[in-house]
Amino acid sequence: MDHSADAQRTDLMTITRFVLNEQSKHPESRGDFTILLNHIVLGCKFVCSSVNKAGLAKLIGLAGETNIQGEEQKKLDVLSNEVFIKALVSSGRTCILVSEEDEDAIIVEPSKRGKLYCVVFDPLDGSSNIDCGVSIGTIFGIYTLADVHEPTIKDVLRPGKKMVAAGYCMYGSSCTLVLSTGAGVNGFTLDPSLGEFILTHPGIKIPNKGKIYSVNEGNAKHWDGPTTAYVEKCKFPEDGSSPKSLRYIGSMVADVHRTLLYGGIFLYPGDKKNPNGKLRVLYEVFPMSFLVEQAGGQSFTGKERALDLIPTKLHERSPVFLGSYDDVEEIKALYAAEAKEE
Ligand SMILES: O=P(O)(O)OC[C@H]1O[C@](O)(COP(=O)(O)O)[C@@H](O)[C@@H]1O
Ligand SMILES: [Mg+2]
Ligand SMILES: [Mg+2]
Repeated sequence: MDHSADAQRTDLMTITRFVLNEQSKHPESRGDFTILLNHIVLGCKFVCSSVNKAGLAKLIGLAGETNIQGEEQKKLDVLSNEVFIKALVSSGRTCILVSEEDEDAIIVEPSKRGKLYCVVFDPLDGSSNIDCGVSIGTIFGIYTLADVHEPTIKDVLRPGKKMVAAGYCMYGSSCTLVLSTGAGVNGFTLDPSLGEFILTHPGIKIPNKGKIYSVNEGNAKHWDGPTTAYVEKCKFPEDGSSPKSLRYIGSMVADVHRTLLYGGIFLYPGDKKNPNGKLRVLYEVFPMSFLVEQAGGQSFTGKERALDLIPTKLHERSPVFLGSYDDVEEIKALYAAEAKEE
């Protein structure tokens, strides 16, 4: 075992230490981003603790249930939204927030002048899975406020490639926070007894090709030609390779987490009923595409690189195909061939 000082520093590292190390690479930094991230981490710990107790809701009066005193409790997604808004506002470093749960953007009165950030987030992703205890999560993306001006929604209607950081926290068999500040992807697991996120997945790299495809096949009847052809190839490959396995949880956070670690492809295509698919550009497609690209994979909308898309409204949706580089390359070729025929 390597006991050098460097190895020891990376052997056991909290997320706070990790972010401070990143900060020290930017001598001009005054710590505003570090403070913001600490508050996001706080929000994740808070939601994690509520999610862990969700199954006991009826007994002890938690989110989404009427407790034994007959009092209505807030639903977990509403509670998570409130927790994140409070955590982000009290960081003093945010100027505009966009949440899946709020129709309008929240303009925040900053507590100080200085570097401010715009945060887009899905406070609880995969909420249909809450009641059966399946993995759910929080997704976030961060833009800097371009220059000193009063923030407007134009500050968040920017392509995903302009984000400075993105991440998600998965509330699963363990609580895992995956983060990219634009220099690779790192994963941290919460030790609940310590209350600390510890670096457990340094430098996540997505395999170039995977053995899994992940899609809601119940929508197959409405799919377009390229998606249908691609999924057919996954099941009946013509090049002699083994068919891919299908895994679909129905929580984007969990499906993308598995795709990042094991490789393969996650698809939420547009179809005849919903031409733009289901997933929201700002706080689902962009952060996940940012992470996948930072891990060496690709993300595609059926027309273009997902991070190039310029959203025109806050809750816009887009089809998305993301994951291992070579797997996404295949579906890109099918869409390119279709575009040529038209
Ligand atoms: O049930 P479907 O149509 O397969 O959709 C699953 C997708 O919907 C979502 O649950 C949407 O997220 P929310 O729970 O935040 O609305 C994604 O997490 C998931 O990928
Ligand atoms: Mg969601
Ligand atoms: Mg949600």
